[in-house]
Amino acid sequence: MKEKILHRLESVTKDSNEGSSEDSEDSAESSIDNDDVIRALLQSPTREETRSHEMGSSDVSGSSSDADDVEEDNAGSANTKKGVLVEDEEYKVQHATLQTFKEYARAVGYGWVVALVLLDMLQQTVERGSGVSLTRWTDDPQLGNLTALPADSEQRARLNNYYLAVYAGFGLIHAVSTLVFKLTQEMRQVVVARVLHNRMLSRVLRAPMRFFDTTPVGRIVSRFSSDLYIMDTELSDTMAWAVNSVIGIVSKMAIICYITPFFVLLIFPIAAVFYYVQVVYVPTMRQLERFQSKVRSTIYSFFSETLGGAAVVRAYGVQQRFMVEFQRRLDLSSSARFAWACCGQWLNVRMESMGTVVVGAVVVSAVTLRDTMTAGMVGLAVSVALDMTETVRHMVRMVSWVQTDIVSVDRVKEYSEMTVEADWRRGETTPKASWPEHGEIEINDLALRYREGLDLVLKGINVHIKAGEKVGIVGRTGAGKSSLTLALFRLVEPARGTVRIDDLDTNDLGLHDLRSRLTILPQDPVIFAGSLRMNLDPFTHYKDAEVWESLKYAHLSDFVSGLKDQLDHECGEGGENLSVGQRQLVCLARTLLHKTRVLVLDEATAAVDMETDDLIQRTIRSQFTHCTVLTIAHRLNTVIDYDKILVLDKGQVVEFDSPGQLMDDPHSVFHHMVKKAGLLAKKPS
Ligand SMILES: Nc1ncnc2c1ncn2[C@@H]1O[C@H](COP(=O)(O)OP(=O)(O)OP(=O)(O)O)[C@@H](O)[C@H]1O
Repeated sequence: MKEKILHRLESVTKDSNEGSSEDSEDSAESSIDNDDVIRALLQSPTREETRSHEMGSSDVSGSSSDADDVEEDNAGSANTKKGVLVEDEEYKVQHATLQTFKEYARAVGYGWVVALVLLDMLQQTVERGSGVSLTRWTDDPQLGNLTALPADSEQRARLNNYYLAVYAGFGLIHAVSTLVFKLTQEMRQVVVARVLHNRMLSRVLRAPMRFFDTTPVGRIVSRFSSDLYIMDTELSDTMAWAVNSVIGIVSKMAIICYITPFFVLLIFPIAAVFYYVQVVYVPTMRQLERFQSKVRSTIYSFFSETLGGAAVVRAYGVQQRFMVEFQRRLDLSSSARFAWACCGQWLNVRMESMGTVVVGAVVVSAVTLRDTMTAGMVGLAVSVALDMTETVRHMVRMVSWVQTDIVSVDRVKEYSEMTVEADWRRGETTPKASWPEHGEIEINDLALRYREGLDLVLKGINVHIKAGEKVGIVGRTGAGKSSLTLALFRLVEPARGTVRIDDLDTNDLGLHDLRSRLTILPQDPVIFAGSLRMNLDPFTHYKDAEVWESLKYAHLSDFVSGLKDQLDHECGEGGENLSVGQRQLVCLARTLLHKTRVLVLDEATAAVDMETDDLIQRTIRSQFTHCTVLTIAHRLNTVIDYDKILVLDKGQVVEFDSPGQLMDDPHSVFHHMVKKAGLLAKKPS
């Protein structure tokens, strides 16, 4: 057990080192100002002390001031909600409540929880029982002196065997119950972690875009890594230890009270001291652990930033300044560590004192009752009392760890219960396999906002795009061009209005049905780590010949055939071993392979050179002749010969006509844009 605790202590430190869960991500989100941390360090005990006074006995961890924190936080965020993109989750999910324990117990299964507690009680009873059996053995008058039963008598041997068998019986039951307990606990632990993981994963994969807008990736990764790790490996152990120590203390008290009844009088004062220690130590320690890892994570972020910018640091000759700053952060971390160690010592002193009082009380009672107590009983009472201190200390630590670890359940639960996007499929409105056959798009009064409380970014768009038309979407930055394409794919649900494609209202369709029938070539080419073939045809729907054909049209076949592994060429993470232009061409090949009637190009060529841009545009013109193409253009020359130009401004349509017509009108916005770009001479005939 001690080894486990030591291991746990190390892992607490290690977790912190690794920038555990929220803390590392906190540092990623914003680098923490040292002064803030110092201020927090200085202020936290006061707040926690206040909290400890306010805590009710039945309140396992939630508390009024926790609630205050949350309320304060909510009030704060409500005030600034509109302007805040990433919400602070610090206090929202930092303290567990009784509800969290219930949630965890529900995931484990109430029946299993009861079974585990009963098994634990059995273990403790057996442990105490074996102690009592030893007492009986040593106190047996027939064995106590050789005059009662001679050393070599058969009866003495039988009696010894009897006690030995009883002791061995207790040992056996203890071993079996421990084995069953451990097996059950581990099995349930795996099941719970799997259930909670799957629940969370299914929600996160289907989370709406606003979730990803407002949630840093680090936060999501931390829920799937450290929070699940805690549930996978630590939580059930710490809980088992906490329950085990509580039952242990009760059973030890019962034994001591049975042997020395005077001890009953001491139970209440001891309980009061214990309660005091518990409410002061647990929250303080928890907070100090958080601060430690928070401060430590600032060291790591500073260190990695300095490493990353080492060339600049040297170029400006400011190594000394960075070293001083680093040492200052180290000092800060040591201060937090020192406070943490002091807190541990504070507990040790109180526990040792309490232990001394308990042992002293037992010894005094034994002396007082010496006429009625046997030596074996006194021995048992003293040994149990000596053990009590360690058990109580252990319990305090375990309760503290449980309260820290259980927060992970809350965090995972939060993601497991979030709202998800609309249904992926809607049986009653599943479109025909050939939909959209023509690619006619009718947008009526389309309004869109990214999140509740934000302003509309599209304000009543009305556009009718005929089948097969090539439409260039232009407008100033922030005009709503990308938002319009997101609305087509329902990545953001419209606030009002409809988009009809070939007479089907896209709002009625399942999201998967809708998105799989449209194609988008985004600005940032998305390449996954894996083979080129996997990137082109992830679901292996197409034959090699078709894949090669798409590569040919994407002007990539020469490049790919020159590769050693050809289609099996490893693309590396994010396509790191391909140039940006090549990545964009791979995406184009993917689009060509999965050709649909409606194609959206969202500034697809913004990051490539003119030559690649030209290649892509030529391919689009030749290969998507019968498709409806919507192109968000940053270079006007790419759309100047399109059928129509849609000019957006502040979320509204300001012009929608053929480029020729618009350029003929000297008052049109498009005319001005073209003029500014020096393309007036290129007017299409
Ligand atoms: N994820 C988002 N959350 C909240 N608001 C957003 C989000 N994305 C864009 N906006 C806002 O919506 C408005 C329209 O943005 P959008 O990206 O559609 O413009 P755009 O015309 O495509 O601009 P650009 O040419 O710079 O890409 C802007 O005011 C922008 O601030």
